Amino acid sequence: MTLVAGVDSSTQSCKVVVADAETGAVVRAGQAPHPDGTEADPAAWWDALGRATEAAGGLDDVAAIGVAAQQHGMVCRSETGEVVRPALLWNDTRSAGAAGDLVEEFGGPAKWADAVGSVPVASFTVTKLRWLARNEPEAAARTASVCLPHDYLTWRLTGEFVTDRGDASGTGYWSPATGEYRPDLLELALGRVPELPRVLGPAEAAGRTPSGALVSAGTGDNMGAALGLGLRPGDVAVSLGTSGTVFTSAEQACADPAGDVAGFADATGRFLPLVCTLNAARVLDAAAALLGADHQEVSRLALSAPPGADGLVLVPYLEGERTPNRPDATGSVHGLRLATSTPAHLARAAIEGMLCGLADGLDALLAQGARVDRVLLIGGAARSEAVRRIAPTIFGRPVLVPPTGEYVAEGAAVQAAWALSGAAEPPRWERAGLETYEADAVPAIRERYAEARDHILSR
Ligand SMILES: Nc1ncnc2c1ncn2[C@@H]1O[C@H](COP(=O)(O)OP(=O)(O)O)[C@@H](O)[C@H]1O
Ligand SMILES: O=C(CO)[C@@H](O)[C@H](O)COP(=O)(O)O
Repeated sequence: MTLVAGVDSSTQSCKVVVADAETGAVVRAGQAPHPDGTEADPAAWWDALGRATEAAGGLDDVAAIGVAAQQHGMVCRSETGEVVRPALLWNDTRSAGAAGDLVEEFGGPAKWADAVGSVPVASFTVTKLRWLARNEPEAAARTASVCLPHDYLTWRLTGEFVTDRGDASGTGYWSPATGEYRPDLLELALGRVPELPRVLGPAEAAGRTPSGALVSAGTGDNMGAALGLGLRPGDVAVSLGTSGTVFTSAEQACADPAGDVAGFADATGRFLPLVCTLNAARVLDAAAALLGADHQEVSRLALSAPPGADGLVLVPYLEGERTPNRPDATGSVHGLRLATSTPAHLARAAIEGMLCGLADGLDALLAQGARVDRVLLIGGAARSEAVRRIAPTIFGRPVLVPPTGEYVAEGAAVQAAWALSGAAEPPRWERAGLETYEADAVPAIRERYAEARDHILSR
């Protein structure tokens, strides 16, 4: 049996799966936590990869490896390859002001969407580089090259400085439509153009590990999930990890001047229009902490309250928000009455609030012309029975839940198998066991959420 490995170096942890290259059956898996916070020493990702690999029984018998990782993180390296400062992550909002400045200086949101498929907000690497230039000029001056989290890990594995279309499309200085870097935008942000990783084709290999395993191009974690799910046009994935994301596969590049939809590239040579929120699974972690309960109990409580939680609304901007672009927002609870001051109402409102943010995202995708035949729910919080059962009431359509699995890491393994095979398209591993959750839509929940959404206090 030929084995391939896939890595998901996401915000909260690193996961490794080892799979049969022929069938995709996962034969071993391991994981290790990442440190908390919105900046991170890239060496911590490398350490976690080592520990997750060990937990997965090692990679000595693996023919190829692919690395998918959290998007956008700014990894700055010096002339000698040392990391200049901890990486600013996708959920670090300190560059929100820089984002606003860059949008204005380049001529407005529509010009950005036209140039790079997205209107940069604080998550995008280009805004982090502007923040660095303005706030840490010494670190900026020492920055000889810039790359992303998956590029860093691929470089540690192979010694090659490369990236892929999917992850490059989250920088804000690479165009999915033309497939080229925009050095002018880098210059605008940083004042000069540092070395950038070479952008590999979807099935191209980055290189080999010292022990000889092939390493594929790697990609961003959402692009990895799309590969892992075998996402097709008409499929919309809703991922409930640290971030909430809603995305679909597209044949044409997308450019939303309103900035709600990011016009990313995917890992197959196509495109991945995507909406991202800063607040997903951790909203339920916070609800659990508030209620002194575990996730199972939060789920049980939520299902014991009525749809709409009798008017209790939780606006989940606990980390600020990216879509809508409100980096300084805080979360809020509306509609508290004696009757709604119960753990069950709060648990339900937390789940409904998190899902309403993503339903707004789905609307934004539809407004960009996306087709929705199926909604697939994945990510850590999709393990919650209450989330699965409440989702159709909010999205107004059935929700399909694939068997619990690590779709990002499995997508990275698909990419590894693809690079190994040299085939024209990635392998399609059969996935049995999709569960369908159906419920009547309850439009009043989204209507009340929309009323509450704009009443927020800033930090
Ligand atoms: N049963 C569950 N119900 C709700 N949330 C859960 C459950 N199991 C895990 N989570 C949450 O999912 C998150 C991890 O999801 P994951 O998709 O791995 O995130 P990431 O890829 O961003 O690191 C954690 O915040 C964790 O607490
Ligand atoms: O910024 C985005 C997408 O644009 C996030 O989706 C990150 O890629 C982090 O992903 P998770 O750790 O939540 O999977």
